[in-house]
Amino acid sequence: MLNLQDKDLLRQACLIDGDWIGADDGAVDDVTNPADGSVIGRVPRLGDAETRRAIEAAERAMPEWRGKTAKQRGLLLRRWHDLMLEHQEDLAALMTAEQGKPLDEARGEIGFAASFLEWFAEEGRRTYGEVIPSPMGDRRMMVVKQPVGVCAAITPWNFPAAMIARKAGPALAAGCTIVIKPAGQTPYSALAMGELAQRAGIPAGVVNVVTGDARAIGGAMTASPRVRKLSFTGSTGIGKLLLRQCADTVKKVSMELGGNAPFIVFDDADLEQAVEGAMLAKFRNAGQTCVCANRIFVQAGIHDAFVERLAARVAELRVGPGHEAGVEVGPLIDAAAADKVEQQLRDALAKGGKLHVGGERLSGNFLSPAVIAEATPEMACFSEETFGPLAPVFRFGEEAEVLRLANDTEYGLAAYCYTRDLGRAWRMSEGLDYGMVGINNGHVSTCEAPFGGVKESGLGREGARQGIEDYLEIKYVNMAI
Ligand SMILES: NC(=O)c1ccc[n+]([C@@H]2O[C@H](COP(=O)([O-])OP(=O)(O)OC[C@H]3O[C@@H](n4cnc5c(N)ncnc54)[C@H](O)[C@@H]3O)[C@@H](O)[C@H]2O)c1
Ligand SMILES: O=C[C@H](O)CS(=O)(=O)O
Repeated sequence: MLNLQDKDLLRQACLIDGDWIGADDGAVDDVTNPADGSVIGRVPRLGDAETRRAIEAAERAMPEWRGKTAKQRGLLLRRWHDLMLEHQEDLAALMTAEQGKPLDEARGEIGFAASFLEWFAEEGRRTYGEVIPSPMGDRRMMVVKQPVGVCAAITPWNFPAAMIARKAGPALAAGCTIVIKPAGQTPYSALAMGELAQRAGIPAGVVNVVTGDARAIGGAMTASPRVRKLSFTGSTGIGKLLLRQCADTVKKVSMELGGNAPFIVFDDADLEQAVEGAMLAKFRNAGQTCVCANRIFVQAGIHDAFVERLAARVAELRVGPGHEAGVEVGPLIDAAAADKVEQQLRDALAKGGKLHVGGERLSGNFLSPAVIAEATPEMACFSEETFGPLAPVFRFGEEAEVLRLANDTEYGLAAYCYTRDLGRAWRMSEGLDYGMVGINNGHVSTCEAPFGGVKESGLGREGARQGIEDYLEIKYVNMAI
């Protein structure tokens, strides 16, 4: 049972125009705990009509919000950041209850989410324009940046707070207002963030949070000409659908989509460093991150030692409900997710893979983290995103071979490479066809860096100085004097 210090953070209503509302027809959806299937609570099942009202509220709030100075908006974002940290324990408890991740990871995500609000509170004050030297004596030419307008955000369940802050932070800093649709599995983190935005003094209508019928809500967001930008984080399939739906109103779009990260270990790598990097890159959030090591490539000379050491470390991982102290791997989000990982495991074994540890379906949505050696490109785990605690290890010979294998995917989000050869580190970071590359480290995400992918892993970047550009329009002014 949830035992929050601040009970008002558990919001079982949607936030539209500063009011907490239910669905017009009173419909609700259960929210369940993936660790035991228990019902945590309910949230409204909103649809097209309510979403249109949220968009209209965001449009009404635009003039006042964009009329504030960047510094004024920044102070309010900073206050929102401060409140998230003040309530970190409650927000983490909510997240672990609805998403399943261990409490320590949930606490970390709240800090990670808040960092985007802090970062963009300042970046909003640096949306510089420019003056262009005029070719005509009686003209002056300048470029200014203005907020794109009403934004819509659709976010996934695996990082229920950070994926919202990574969008709402730059949107609000730029002077935009926003309507947020969280994943149906994890609405409470989003609704609690909405509550804290209100407490921070962010005016009604600037931040709106709607839960319910994803297809209907997304349809209203993408069809409305009032919505000038859609930012989506989720699977590539849904991203493509939303891209098509946005075409009719020519919206700006940001897409943070699926991944299939290669994790490459050369003979000259530091073995312990590579194993610990693989543990972090593979098993964070029970393997349910878009940047998880999906394929682990190990050069022949270090392969057996690496597999033995990795399997030993994986065997030590403590699996259990996220609220229990010491748990390192929680449940998968639902039975379908666990089934998918089991299917990939069975496929790999049927095609010659050798199981070194784990792979048992413990109970419900729990799987024991697994290491499979002798993996091959014919296996499903080579071409499909696993999104679970399964580590397939592929043996390779030469640098050119592993680069070809690593790039043999439609995805291009994150890649990792372990080597102590400086030239090889440069060649791999340049040759890997991915938006982000970790060299001798298994975790690259931070608010100061541009997060995003190439190919079918997405469009645009989130975080860093680049992250606010997608929420701004450039205006060129030519003035006769
Ligand atoms: N690139 C990134 O930053 C990033 C981050 C997290 C997750 N992901 C990807 O997301 C996937 C897992 O998350 P998921 O299962 O929530 O993805 P998903 O695509 O199933 O759902 C993402 C969001 O889209 C909504 N949605 C689903 N169908 C919709 C529709 N027809 N119209 C409008 N909205 C719709 C869902 O309710 C949810 O809010 C993985 O592929 C993972 O790689 C990518
Ligand atoms: O899964 C999606 C997240 O963006 C991963 S990270 O926490 O940003 O590395």
